[in-house]
Amino acid sequence: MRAAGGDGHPGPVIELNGLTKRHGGKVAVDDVSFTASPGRVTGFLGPNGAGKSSTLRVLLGLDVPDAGTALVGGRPYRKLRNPLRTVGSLLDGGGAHGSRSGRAHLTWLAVSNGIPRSRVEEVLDLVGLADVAGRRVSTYSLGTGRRLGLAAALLGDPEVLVLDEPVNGLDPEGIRWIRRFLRAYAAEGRTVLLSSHLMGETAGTADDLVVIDAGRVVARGTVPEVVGGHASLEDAFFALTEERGR
Ligand SMILES: Nc1ncnc2c1ncn2[C@@H]1O[C@H](COP(=O)(O)OP(=O)(O)OP(=O)(O)O)[C@@H](O)[C@H]1O
Repeated sequence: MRAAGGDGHPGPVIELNGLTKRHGGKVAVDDVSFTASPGRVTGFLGPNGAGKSSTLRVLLGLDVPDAGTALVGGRPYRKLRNPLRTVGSLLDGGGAHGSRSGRAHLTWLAVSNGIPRSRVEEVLDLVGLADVAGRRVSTYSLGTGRRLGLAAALLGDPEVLVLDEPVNGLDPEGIRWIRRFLRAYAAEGRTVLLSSHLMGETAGTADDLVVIDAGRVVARGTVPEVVGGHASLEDAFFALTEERGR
């Protein structure tokens, strides 16, 4: 893979400032601010219903915020000149049609987004799917399907990856593979933001953490900073949420 930006410059920063999102009358995301930096894996951590997906959907231009901004390299997603070449994303596991082969799915995505077909074989190699790319997606295991989703996110050779719960449900080998992949991606100077409710897994993958609970950021910093004096990230998380009176 080439260095981010193609010229050795670091990839774009993700910057959220005062982001608020309501669903009906309920505040799902409450004044959330954080940055995710190039060359680092940032874990966006919190329990089910904490507001992670709602935040990422606004970041990816799928929802409109009620207040605040979510920028990639200084622009909202919808104003990016070349969104797929800037930000690759994986939400809800991928979403390929089961009767198609993995290769056909990626080819359709590439062609409909003006990406050369030759890139399909490159991303299949990157995620280790070349051998099964001719099989129907309906025959794929969860881990293989997740790799296909990641391959789709990589089609535009993006400088930023945003992944919602990428390791959820995977076996230890699948988790290890994704972890290594994301670490290598960030090591090239790219920006990786992944959400998870799995504290141990995220502590082992991320450089930086943003911990969210009930829509609000309760901690931010490097993994050691957030863990602080606690025995584990899990202990730190429960101490943080109890401090807030839960
Ligand atoms: N489209 C929607 N309409 C109404 N409420 C919603 C909608 N999407 C999310 N919510 C609510 O907003 C809150 C935050 O949900 P969100 O999915 O963002 O959290 P999450 O941290 O991603 O959790 P999970 O991992 O369970 O999806 C929850 O109370 C959820 O029920």
